[in-house]
Amino acid sequence: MTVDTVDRAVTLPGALEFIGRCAGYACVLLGAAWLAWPWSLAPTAAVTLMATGALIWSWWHPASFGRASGCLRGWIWRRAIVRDWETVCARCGLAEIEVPAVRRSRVAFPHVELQVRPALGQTISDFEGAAEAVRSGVGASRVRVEACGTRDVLLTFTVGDPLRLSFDARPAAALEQLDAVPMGRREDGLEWRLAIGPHTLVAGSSGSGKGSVFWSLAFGLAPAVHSGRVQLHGIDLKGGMEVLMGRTLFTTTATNAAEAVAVLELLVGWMRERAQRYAGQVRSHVPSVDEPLHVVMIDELAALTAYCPERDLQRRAETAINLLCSQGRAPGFMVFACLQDPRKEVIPARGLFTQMVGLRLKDLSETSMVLGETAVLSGAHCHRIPRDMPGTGYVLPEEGGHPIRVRAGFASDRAIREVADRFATSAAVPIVVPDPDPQDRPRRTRSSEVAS
Ligand SMILES: Nc1ncnc2c1ncn2[C@@H]1O[C@H](COP(=O)(O)OP(=O)(O)OP(=O)(O)O)[C@@H](O)[C@H]1O
Repeated sequence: MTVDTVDRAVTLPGALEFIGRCAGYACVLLGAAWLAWPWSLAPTAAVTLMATGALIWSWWHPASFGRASGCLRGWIWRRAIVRDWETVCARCGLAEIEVPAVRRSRVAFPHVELQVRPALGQTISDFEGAAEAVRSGVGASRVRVEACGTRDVLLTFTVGDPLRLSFDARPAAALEQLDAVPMGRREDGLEWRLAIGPHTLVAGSSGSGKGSVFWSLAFGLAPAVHSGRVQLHGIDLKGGMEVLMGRTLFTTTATNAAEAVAVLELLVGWMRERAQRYAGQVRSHVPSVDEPLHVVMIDELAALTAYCPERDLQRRAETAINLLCSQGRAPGFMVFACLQDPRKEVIPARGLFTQMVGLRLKDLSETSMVLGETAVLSGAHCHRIPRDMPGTGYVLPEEGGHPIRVRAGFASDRAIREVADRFATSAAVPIVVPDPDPQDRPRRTRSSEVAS
């Protein structure tokens, strides 16, 4: 599904939205035609018509408008960068021998790529050293420096920011394939989709917008929850403030450590039972109403794995999470967890999470812990995400390549309640926490025993 369909799915009835978009296109085209024949009618009227069209278009369909206007903005940026290249090199210490020649330039908004040939005696390290000065000289928000072929250097400038404005999270239209779920937007204008299957860890400081990533996944899976192909299990040890807001989406919920362990151990039991049934019959699970995909959604994982005062519950929770993460994928069990502090002491099983989302993090070392050093060198700068852009982060594409900057939609309390009402699950299972086994209780010694 594309961004277009996500937008259409929720803002307005499809036909109305289509008419609005066509009106926008029509005004822009009419205005352009008008400008091309200025002798026939006043250019002012043409400009006004085009501006009106652009306004209508951006209002009714911001995603496609952003893509179209991005081409124009990228072209303007490329011209400016190439025009100022000599001056920037001279000021940033890259023109001491001679100005590195621009061999090729390309726009893939919001990126502008410059392939340059270093002067004799220059190396890629010179460009890496001057990168920050060149970035600010050009006016880009980020720059990535990498080798291109045997001699050239590729500079990728990020200009403008299509993720700057926040947008609302929306439930997906019915999902045919449950392999990836729409979560929000990518900076290249495409839809951000999270692969379903790999266990996912979302790391972000307090206030970085983990809640919006959490609910974007729940919204994305909501139609499949309603149809019974997916069952969500919500664990929220912050008193249930997040999960209980959308209670009816979840098959089970846990708001304290004992309930969390009960949910996790129940799931481990289901996972083992399913794996035994599949043994020798099925190698990979396909979600269906009879055999749903189970997604365990944990808000603040550290409350379970590091800050839980009851040691026994913490140990059991860790064991269950490790089992689900290491054996759950094939029989259809997925763990999705959010946490603030990504250190190994806090989350010993970090390596079992194979899909990472890095939101705003405290420093470079935290970013490296979450996404890896290579991703940091390729431009994943979670520690530089501004505070006023919650829900923004970096992900590594499954197919490999450079990290992608993404933003999840904002899920208001009202939207969560509406989605939970509309897509309620019919498979709710109450969680009963068993009383502690009497044999596990410390035994009181009878006075007669002492006497003997
Ligand atoms: N995608 C978004 N767009 C705009 N605002 C957002 C978005 N996501 C979150 N916010 C706002 O940012 C603030 C922090 O968000 P949120 O509570 O989700 O952060 P958090 O990472 O879960 O923090 P904590 O770990 O402290 O609970 C909230 O006020 C919320 O309204």
